[in-house]
Amino acid sequence: MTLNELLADCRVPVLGLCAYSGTGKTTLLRKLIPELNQRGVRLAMLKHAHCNFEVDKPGKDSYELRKAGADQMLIASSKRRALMMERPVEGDPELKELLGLVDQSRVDLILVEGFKKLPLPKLELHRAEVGKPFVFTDDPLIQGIACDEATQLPDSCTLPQLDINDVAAIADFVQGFMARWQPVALTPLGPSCDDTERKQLSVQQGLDRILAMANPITEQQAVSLIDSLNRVLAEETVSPINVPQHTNSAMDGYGFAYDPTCEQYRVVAEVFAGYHYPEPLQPGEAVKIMTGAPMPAGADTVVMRELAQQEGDQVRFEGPIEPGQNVRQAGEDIALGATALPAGKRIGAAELGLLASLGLGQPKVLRRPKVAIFSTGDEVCAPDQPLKPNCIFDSNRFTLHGMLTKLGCEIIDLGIIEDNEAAMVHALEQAAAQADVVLTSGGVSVGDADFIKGALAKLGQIDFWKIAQRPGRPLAFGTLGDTLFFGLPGNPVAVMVSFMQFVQPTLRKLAGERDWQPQRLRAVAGESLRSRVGRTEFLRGVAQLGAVGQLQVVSTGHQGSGMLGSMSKANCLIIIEEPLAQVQAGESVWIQPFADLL
Ligand SMILES: Nc1nc2c(c(=O)[nH]1)N[C@H]1C(S)=C(S)[C@@H](COP(=O)(O)OP(=O)(O)OC[C@H]3O[C@@H](n4cnc5c(N)ncnc54)[C@H](O)[C@@H]3O)O[C@H]1N2
Ligand code: MOO
Repeated sequence: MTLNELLADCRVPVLGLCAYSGTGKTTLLRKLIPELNQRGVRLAMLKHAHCNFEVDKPGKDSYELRKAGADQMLIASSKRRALMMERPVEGDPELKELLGLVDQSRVDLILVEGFKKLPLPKLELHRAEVGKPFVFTDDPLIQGIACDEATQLPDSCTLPQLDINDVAAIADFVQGFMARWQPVALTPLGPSCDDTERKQLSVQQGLDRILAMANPITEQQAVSLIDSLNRVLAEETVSPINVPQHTNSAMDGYGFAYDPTCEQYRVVAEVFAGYHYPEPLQPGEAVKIMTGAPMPAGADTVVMRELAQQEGDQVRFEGPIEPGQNVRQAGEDIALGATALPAGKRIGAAELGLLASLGLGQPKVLRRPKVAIFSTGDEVCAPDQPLKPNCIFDSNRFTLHGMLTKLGCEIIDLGIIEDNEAAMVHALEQAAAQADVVLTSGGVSVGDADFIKGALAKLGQIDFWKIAQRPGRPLAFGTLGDTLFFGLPGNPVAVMVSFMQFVQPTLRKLAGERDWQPQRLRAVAGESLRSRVGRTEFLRGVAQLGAVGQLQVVSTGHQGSGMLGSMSKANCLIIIEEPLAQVQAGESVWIQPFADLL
């Protein structure tokens, strides 16, 4: 069984703990569980045991009734319940089946102990005195290793290393794992009768189908450094220099060759940043040196000026001196020939500075995706025109403009297209001829959508889907020649939500970004939130740090899909996944911060 098959039904992260006996796994868990609870993480433990384990005692009714032949013994009080089942199997019980028994709506995490050989992400626990081999050397799913001081890890080990006695650090690691975790993508449905008829897709199924059609742009352009902001790097940036170029001083102070027997040094020169002292320093000599100035040959250590006393040309230092202190080695930030940035990286402020620090004034970037947009509907008026009776101002084109600009797209704005088929065909032809992607809003549901549907049928291959989500249930997607087409629903909030879930990842993939997954975080619900089993609910939320340093989220209140005000108040979407009907106050939920787009 593969990892994806094993965890296909899991809606919360599952982390295994693997250790040989004697490592202190239970001792650690007895401290780790309260630590995680205190941070708001509720968890289930799943533990492998020997074949005849008992949780009950002879003489207790439940024990006797089970022994008398009850296939399942469920015992319950106002506080707790226990279900005991007699399930003899050959070998070990099936972990997938056991995971299915856990009530996942009540926990944020499942910790699994003792299924060492199964394909699960795991944290390895190791103590040198136990004298057992490492597991990670043979198990690529180990995510980190918590060990004691006496453990010697091989140099080749690149896993995060934790102190097995540092419970807080292990809890941080577990929370980091939870934050990165994504549910296993459901396999796209085959053309079952039921599906083709209803065309109801899960969010993930819709996204998988769309992404499968998006081919990254490969055309490259050289642009000036300043114009490369928010563009995507076409090729790996290999550093043409060492950064810093020379070994230099990190302090204003005195540079010299460290000698524990030397009590004072003779100052032979003063070195400013941008200059250098050409002679090798002799034993007992020092230079007065400024931050950033190159260290003279022979000098390896700097003492800051505040700890030095110079009289005439003699200098003495106060306090202990570490050999090599306050010196930045040539290439310690980025070495000559090292990869400074990977291809497919979006250039932000830090990358702009990094490219500048390498002297790369004309980075090669990928062409920006061209996106044509227009709004449809006779009721839709441009905001700079007087509002006609029974009409609304066109807001969708402007929210799309905003989000596309943030994503670094070139926008072709075709305005508002009137509701007739000829106008629609013309607009779509014009859009598809110029753009990589065409976005429209409105006209994809069952009502007055005939014009755009007819026009699309004439020009391309478009499918009208229902996505099991709210808002944004109707979605049209397909191709107009080589151009991708998205028909977003007309309701203003639905436009934004559908854009975030489907258009944003597609455009980031098209733009050549390698890392285009939207950021998702776990937050504690500050109130109970309702949804419906079978659809993903995207509520507008306000997330902020709670009193105990935890992310907390509440909804913005009324959630009508025409209420743009709710988007403006929000700083994230709260995601209530398909299997859940509600989230109680105090439970944790996924949120998708708006940071990238709004
Ligand atoms: N019988 C059904 N009716 C509806 C269904 C359904 O499944 N069966 N789905 C509902 C959902 S959910 C949505 S969302 C909407 C989507 O409808 P359309 O994509 O066809 O959009 P329109 O009907 O053209 O407009 C809906 C709404 O949005 C306003 N709108 C349209 N364009 C703009 C714009 N550019 N700027 C601002 N607002 C715009 C329009 O005036 C309507 O109020 O269908 C439901 N109905
Ligand atoms: O789900 Mo519609 O997308 O209600 O607005």
